[in-house]
Amino acid sequence: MGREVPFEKIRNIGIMAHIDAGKTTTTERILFYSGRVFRIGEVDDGAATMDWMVQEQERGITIMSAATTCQWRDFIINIIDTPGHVDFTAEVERSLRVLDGAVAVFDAVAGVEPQSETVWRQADTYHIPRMAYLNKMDRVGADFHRAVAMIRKRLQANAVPVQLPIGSEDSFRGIIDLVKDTAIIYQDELGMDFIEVPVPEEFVSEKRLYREHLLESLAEFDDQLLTDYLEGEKITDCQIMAAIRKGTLACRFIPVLCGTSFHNKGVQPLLDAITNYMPSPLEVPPVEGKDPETDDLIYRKVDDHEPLAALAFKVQTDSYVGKLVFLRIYSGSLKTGDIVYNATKGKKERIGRLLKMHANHRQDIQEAFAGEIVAAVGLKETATGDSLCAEGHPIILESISFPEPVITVAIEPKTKADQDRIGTALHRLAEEDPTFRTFTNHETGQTLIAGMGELHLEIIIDRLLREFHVEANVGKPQVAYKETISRNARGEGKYIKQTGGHGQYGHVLLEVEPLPTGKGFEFEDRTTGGIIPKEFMPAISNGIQEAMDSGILAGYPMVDMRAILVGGSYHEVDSSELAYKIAGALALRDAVEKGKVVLLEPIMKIEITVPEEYMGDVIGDFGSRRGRIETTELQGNYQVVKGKGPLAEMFGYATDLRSLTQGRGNYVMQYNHYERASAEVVEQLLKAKGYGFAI
Ligand SMILES: Nc1nc2c(ncn2[C@@H]2O[C@H](COP(=O)(O)OP(=O)(O)OP(=O)(O)O)[C@@H](O)[C@H]2O)c(=O)[nH]1
Repeated sequence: MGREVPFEKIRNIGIMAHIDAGKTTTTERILFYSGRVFRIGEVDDGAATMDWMVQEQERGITIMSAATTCQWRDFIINIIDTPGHVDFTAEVERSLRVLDGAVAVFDAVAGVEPQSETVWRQADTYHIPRMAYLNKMDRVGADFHRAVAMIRKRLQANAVPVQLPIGSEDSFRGIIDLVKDTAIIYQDELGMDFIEVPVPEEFVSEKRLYREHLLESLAEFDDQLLTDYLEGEKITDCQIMAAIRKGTLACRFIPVLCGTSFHNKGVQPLLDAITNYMPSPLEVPPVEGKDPETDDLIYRKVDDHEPLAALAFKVQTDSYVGKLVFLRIYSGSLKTGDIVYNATKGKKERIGRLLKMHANHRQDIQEAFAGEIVAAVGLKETATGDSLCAEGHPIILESISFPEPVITVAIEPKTKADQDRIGTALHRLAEEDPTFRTFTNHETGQTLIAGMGELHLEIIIDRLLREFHVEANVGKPQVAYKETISRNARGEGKYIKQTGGHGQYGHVLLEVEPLPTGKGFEFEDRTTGGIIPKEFMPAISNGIQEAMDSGILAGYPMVDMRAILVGGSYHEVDSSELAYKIAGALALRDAVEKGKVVLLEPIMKIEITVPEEYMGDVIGDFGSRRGRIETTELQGNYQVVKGKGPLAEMFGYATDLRSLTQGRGNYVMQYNHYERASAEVVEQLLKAKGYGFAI
């Protein structure tokens, strides 16, 4: 069996927005109109089809992205719903990595909100063609033109209306199509019944103005259209559509549409626009990767006959089928039963089943082709970000980069049965979510979990209970500090026991060197003449890493350091892996204590929206939290304050901001970078931990 859907008829799109802008409702409606579900699920009733996890339904927010496939006219649209809360930006990031185009949903009242800005910038990085959908046109205060102006200003995007609303708030009843120069008026509440009519008389002059504006904007990058426009020739719908498509694909033009998903208006034209203006897999640049052996750059064309290249972009545990790996196939094809090569791990894997995912059901398929998004069952070793390819044609696609978790909590299983289950449960959750980590504090023996924010960890704990039936006592959230060194130093480690019988002998001389932020750990052997046999190198490296994990200064993991083996000695009979492992750890401690250990703390990017009258108090309070203000901007009656501040000072900020502003202030916060903590901060922290001394 060959490909059923030609490339030109496939769209892989993401739906991105600020929390509550209406992504889920819009996706629901898309599924409804494309005939996939036969009942409209309301987010508020907890019945939304895309939000299938219990937590999502209860909270009415989307946590995990769910890939779903639907059909509109003769097009196949693969949609990935992405969450809006900043704690889940990793989900957005991974979606953007595999999608060809995105619909940015905005609330027509609020316009551009902080999270839409963050996601927009992420999409800029990936050069994702976008269109904007101004939802909630029915809400009191909805203002189409103000929202367009905000997109243009705050996102510096060439956003141009291709539609105009007919009425707004509760009189919103239809849409003017500036391309076709017609209007549609909705006739029923379900939005199934609408009529296409000439633009109503009272909107003709507004339409004329915005149609001119549209043509002028398009003429900037379409020469033929420019000539025809200047010469007063008639410009056809097809010509306009082609120009919009061209500009959108080149990321030079953002078509703006509008509607109210909740009241079922505007969604069918949105679907048409997705098929008309979003790219097909053929229209995105060939995927780039590296040959794992030579490191040479390789490109793969979107072609079923090329060797397979696919990226695993999400791992999900499913109670029925087990581990599901979501794949974007860039080139070649894939059949059930195929053996594929995981080039990232250097391992062969077998595809057990292939599934097309719909929001609430799945369909077994035998074969999948280039340009498609599918889920595979049976891949045991594959993790998020891994490349799968044809054996003999290895390629490592650029992986997805995820931020480091910044917040930890200690958890303690309540009973012996919980204790037994917790390990597997945490392992599964970490496998699904690359921004979630779990580890044991070697000093206290406590299990710690780490994530991107308080909400993120709350959800994890909730899932532990519901999906894995593990009950745990949960400690207070703590900042995930890290340790590193600030200068080179040397150290020695000896583990020698030679009292009768078979002894132990490990002796290591080490030099440690700081590495740039984010580089993690590197180990290098610079000894010559075989003074320590090569077979002991992994043991030495492991010993060093274990010591780094426990930290030196205050028990936080050490990062960004190179350990260089510069000397040592070996004993024919007594040397063992264990002895070198211990010697490695001792040498590391010795070196690091001589070098200067510094503490790194996570710094967050913060955006606070506050009514003018509370501005002074909020700024004062932010300063006392070691916050640094970068910009302030007046928007209506509100000031938008942007800045950076340490996570350590931001716990409980939601409550404090509420009381400072009588509930009217709002903020979003997101991890930005790790930074060296000042001596005062270190001193306070050590005191709090009971060390009682300063460095
Ligand atoms: N008035 C009005 N309300 C809407 C509209 N679309 C969505 N809503 C409501 O807005 C709220 C948020 O909608 P969602 O679809 O959950 O928004 P979301 O962007 O998916 O939110 P997250 O999943 O939390 O990121 C819900 O209460 C919806 O009923 C609309 O067109 N008009």
